[in-house]
Amino acid sequence: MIEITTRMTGGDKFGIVIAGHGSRDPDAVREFEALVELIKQRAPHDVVTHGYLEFATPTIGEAVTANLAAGAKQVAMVPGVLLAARHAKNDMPAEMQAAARDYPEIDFHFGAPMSLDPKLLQLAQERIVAAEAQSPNTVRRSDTCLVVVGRGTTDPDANGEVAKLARMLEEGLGFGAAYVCYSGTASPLVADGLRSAARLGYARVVVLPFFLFDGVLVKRIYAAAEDLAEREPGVEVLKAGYLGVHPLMADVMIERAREAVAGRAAMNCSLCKYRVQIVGFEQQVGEPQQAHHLAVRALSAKPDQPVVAEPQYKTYVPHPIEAESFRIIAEGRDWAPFPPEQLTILQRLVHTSGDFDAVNDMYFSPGAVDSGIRALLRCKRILTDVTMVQTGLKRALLEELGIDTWCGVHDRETHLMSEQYGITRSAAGIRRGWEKFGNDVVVSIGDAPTAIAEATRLIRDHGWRPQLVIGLPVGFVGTRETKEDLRRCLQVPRITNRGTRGGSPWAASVVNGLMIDALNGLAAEQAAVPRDDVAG
Ligand SMILES: C[C@@]1(CC(=O)O)c2cc3[nH]c(cc4nc(cc5[nH]c(cc(n2)[C@H]1CCC(=O)O)[C@@](C)(CC(=O)O)[C@@H]5CCC(=O)O)C(CC(=O)O)=C4CCC(=O)O)c(CCC(=O)O)c3CC(=O)O
Ligand SMILES: [Co+2]
Repeated sequence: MIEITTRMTGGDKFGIVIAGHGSRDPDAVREFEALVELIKQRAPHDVVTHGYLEFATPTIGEAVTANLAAGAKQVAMVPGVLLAARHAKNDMPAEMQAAARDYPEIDFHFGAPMSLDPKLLQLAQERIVAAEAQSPNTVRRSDTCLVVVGRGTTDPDANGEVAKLARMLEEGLGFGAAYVCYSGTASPLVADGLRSAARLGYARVVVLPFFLFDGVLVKRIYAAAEDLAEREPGVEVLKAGYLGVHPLMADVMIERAREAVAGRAAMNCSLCKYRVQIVGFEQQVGEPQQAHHLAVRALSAKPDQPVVAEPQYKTYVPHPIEAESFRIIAEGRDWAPFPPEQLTILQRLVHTSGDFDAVNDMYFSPGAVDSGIRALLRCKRILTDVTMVQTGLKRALLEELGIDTWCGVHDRETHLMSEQYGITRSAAGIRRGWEKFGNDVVVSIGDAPTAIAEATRLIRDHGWRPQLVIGLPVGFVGTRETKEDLRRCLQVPRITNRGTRGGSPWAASVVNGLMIDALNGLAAEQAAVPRDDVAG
């Protein structure tokens, strides 16, 4: 083996920090450590340490500290994951940024994830041939369907790479077909994918998990393969090994460290959803780089922590000026005629409009408030007609409750639809929301009567059943009529009003009121449960 050394800056010690994913499964951690050992053997002049993003210890921060303690002056952090998705694009760089702030005198570099390296194709080939050799039967490749199982993420570029790998193995090894599925997050999921692959009519199915190590997910994949074998006795199902501990893997990681220092960390940025608008993911361009794994960092080292980190909800505390407004509003008129569950929303509408009479025209279908609260907590998604409504939602509440918002009005596909169908962009945005989210959504419309008209059309003609429709546009053209029509749309819970008053801040206020009641409800529930039960 030719050994490449990396003494880039005159004699300074070079450090490699392998940033692993981590698992609750001790088998996964053992294997990862075996790979780190292999890397140490194959890069004997470098300081190699490792840490984990989630569950296991040491943490990535501890891996950096250990590396520097051993004398490294220049450090390459290499993500120990296969593809560039959330962990390699957000979480691990965030860890490195934190280290770089702690140690300003050290030169840090971030490496690319492994990606579809020729060496990994070779390793996949080895795993496939070994699986085939386990079988007493001789089946031609052309009678075999390869099923590649990827992890699955919300990043279409990473999911797409799994499909590319499957295609390359199909062509390179001569399989009759290749089928792709994912262990979670992306579809098709493993069970559905295996069922579909078995239906293609091939004599044999080879299941290849595109995973680095054993773990919770790999074990689930093999269990699904065994289920398939039982259900489909006519098809031979073979389980190929995951990539696992192997010199080829160690060499790819070392290569990634070298490239990072040389400034050639070859990330495939041309299809990166955070950098350029990718069809269907336009709104994620420039999204802030935020780590989201902090709740499970080093979890296994904290045995007295609950297995699932329980969020602690606190009652909504308004800003003192807001509190003073609401005191005045509460005393400013007789609220006794209104049902108590509507008061948070009604008083917020008075606050938004500056008008005590704003609430006289309001209409709530029976149980609408309760449906809205339950839907926000369960579906955690709000669809709006315009970005003004989205902007009016209280950010802290959205974050605390983990609720996502979506507004398609400025998306390219919305524009294309509006041109092709001859409808407004707001209406097209609602139609896309229906396609994307189905019934698991709360709809809040504050600007466009045409958006209400589209929503009621989808409800009546296409069986759409969003959990709640809030319709409160302002204006004189079609506004009154569409709101009247929404009021009569008995199929769904709804909150609207009579007349011309309303607007985006109104539609946002109703949702804010629901979120405040939802949060206060959770806080009250938690306060009623003794702490011991939560920590279990
Ligand atoms: C079992 C579980 C942990 C648990 O709860 O115990 C677990 C385990 C593991 N994940 C691994 C790898 C990756 N996980 C992701 C992504 C996500 N993984 C998430 C959840 C869970 N992951 C739990 C299962 C929940 C369920 O039932 O579905 C999400 C939802 C939340 C989050 O992680 O924060 C997030 C959604 C994506 C998103 O939002 O986009 C990516 C992609 C990326 O970077 O985004 C990669 C890199 C793939 C690559 O290498 O390319 C490995 C190492 C595998 C290996 O050896 O290769 C293990 C270890 C093991 O299997 O034990
Ligand atoms: Co993860």
